[in-house]
Amino acid sequence: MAMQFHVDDGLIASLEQTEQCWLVLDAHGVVRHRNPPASLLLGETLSAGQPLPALLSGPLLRDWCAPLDLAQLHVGELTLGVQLQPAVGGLQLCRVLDLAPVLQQERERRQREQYLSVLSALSSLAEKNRVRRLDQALAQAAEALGMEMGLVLRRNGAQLEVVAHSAPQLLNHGMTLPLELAYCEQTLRSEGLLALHDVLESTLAHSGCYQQTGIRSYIGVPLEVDGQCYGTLAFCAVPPHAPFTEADAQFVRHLARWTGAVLERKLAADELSLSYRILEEQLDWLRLAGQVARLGHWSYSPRSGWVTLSAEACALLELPRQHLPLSEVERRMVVEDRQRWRKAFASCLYESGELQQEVRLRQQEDRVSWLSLRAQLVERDDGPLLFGVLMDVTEAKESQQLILYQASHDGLTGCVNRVLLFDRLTQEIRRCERLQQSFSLLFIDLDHFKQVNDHHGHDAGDKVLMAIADRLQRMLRSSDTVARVGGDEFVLLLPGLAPGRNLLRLQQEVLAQIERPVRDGRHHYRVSASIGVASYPQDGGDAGALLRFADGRMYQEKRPAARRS
Ligand SMILES: Nc1nc2c(ncn2[C@@H]2O[C@H](COP(=O)(O)OP(=O)(O)OP(=O)(O)O)[C@@H](O)[C@H]2O)c(=O)[nH]1
Repeated sequence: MAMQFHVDDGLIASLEQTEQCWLVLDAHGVVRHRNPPASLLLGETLSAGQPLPALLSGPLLRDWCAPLDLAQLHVGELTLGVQLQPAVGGLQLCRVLDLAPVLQQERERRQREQYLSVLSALSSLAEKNRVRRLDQALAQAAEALGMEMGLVLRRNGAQLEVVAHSAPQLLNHGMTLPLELAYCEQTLRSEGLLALHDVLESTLAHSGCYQQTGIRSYIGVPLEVDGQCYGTLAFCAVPPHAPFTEADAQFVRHLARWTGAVLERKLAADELSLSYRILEEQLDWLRLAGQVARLGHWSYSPRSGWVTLSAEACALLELPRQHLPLSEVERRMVVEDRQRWRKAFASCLYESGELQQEVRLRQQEDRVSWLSLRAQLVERDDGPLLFGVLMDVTEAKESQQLILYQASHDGLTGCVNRVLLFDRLTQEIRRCERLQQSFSLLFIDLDHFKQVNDHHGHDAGDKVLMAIADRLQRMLRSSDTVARVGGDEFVLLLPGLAPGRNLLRLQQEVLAQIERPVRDGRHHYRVSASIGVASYPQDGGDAGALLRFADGRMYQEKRPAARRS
């Protein structure tokens, strides 16, 4: 049961001494007396003779004043807590407390709580889309601050770029704003924070920003990204705001540090993805260049003995797998090239570290393609690796071979020409010199060939030349050489054939083949020939001497033949 006081002069005198605020009310709630602290607090309000207004019990008060049994009372500008003490004798004692500082503290405590919950919620926002994450953070932070909009602006020359915002109905990412449309400049020049709870009460009342946007409350901080001035993090609202507190300022500063870190990661991620894109693009170009140039790359690990091929290399080699033992690739090489390849490969691995080879590869449908392989031995963490490129050079090789063929063969008959004959003769002389062997050559000159041309035309002469060349090539061994060394002159190089019966027999066979009529439709043409023979080593020690000797013999042969005609 509450204690009841007897209000008498003694009690009132003791109220005069206390530092608490006390009122004495009559039975109708009219103020009869105020002690000095109460008079100081209440001033003109609730003076003697005035009734106590109806008491309130607001939600805030209910929450935390209930244990004190306080009722809330608004009088003028004052927010009071009132506690009535029952008293005897028709008078009541009423204790009065100034609630303003307590309520303010409570509001600030709740605000700090809200800020903390916003900051901790930010750390759990999704990592994936950093800009959306910033937008969400700005929306939550604006709400906690009691502002309408949050913005991250990047200073870009004379413009501001909207990097993140909480106002999708007004702004877009990446859009630019003129510098004077925000307090960015002033924020960057401020000492870490610009807080304008009411622009009209500040020196910026005539600023372009207020004139154009009507924004009256603003709080913003400079943003640093990678140690560089980036722009601002700002919150604004059209109506004025209550004066910003230290807690508001701290919250915005915390948010700016967090935003700076997010932007740093975003920039790093953007740079990384840009590098990846450039790399991917370059790889695409490289792949395309490889396809256009028919160029592939490959590597060989001496440790495993396996080869790894690029897709293009795989296609060039017509192999189904990109990773396979070297022996499988070698098996596809033309047998004659394999030995040379293996030698060069070993020399690269164990001596020079470099490889450059052209090899023929047996492809599907019995095609043969030429590949040029170049490689270099590189040292890697896991041991040496042979890295190389390979290129299809079939076309180049074929045209090179055609040029070589044309330079060494006669265009009409396909016989070896004088240049290649000299070469082969020289090689044969060297070989016989080394092995103490001999060989022979026949110098053939057609008799009266001019007459074929004169009587039957040049085409008929050509046919005769081709037919004779063909017969000579057919009747000889593959190791022999049929050369055309002049208009109607042929030389047969016959390795291993020494003077003697065999040579004589062959000479007669040659003559018989030449003298066989050459048929051309209804026509047929007959020619004979004079043949001079020379043998190595007895008739000459070099190609020129042997040819001169055989030519001389042929000439001796021809004179009686010419006389005969
Ligand atoms: N149809 C044709 N004739 C050629 C070709 N090259 C050279 N001739 C001709 O071959 C003839 C060679 O003439 P000559 O060197 O006088 O020889 P020949 O008429 O056989 O006389 P002898 O050798 O003395 O028996 C010339 O008429 C050339 O024009 C050729 O590629 N085609």
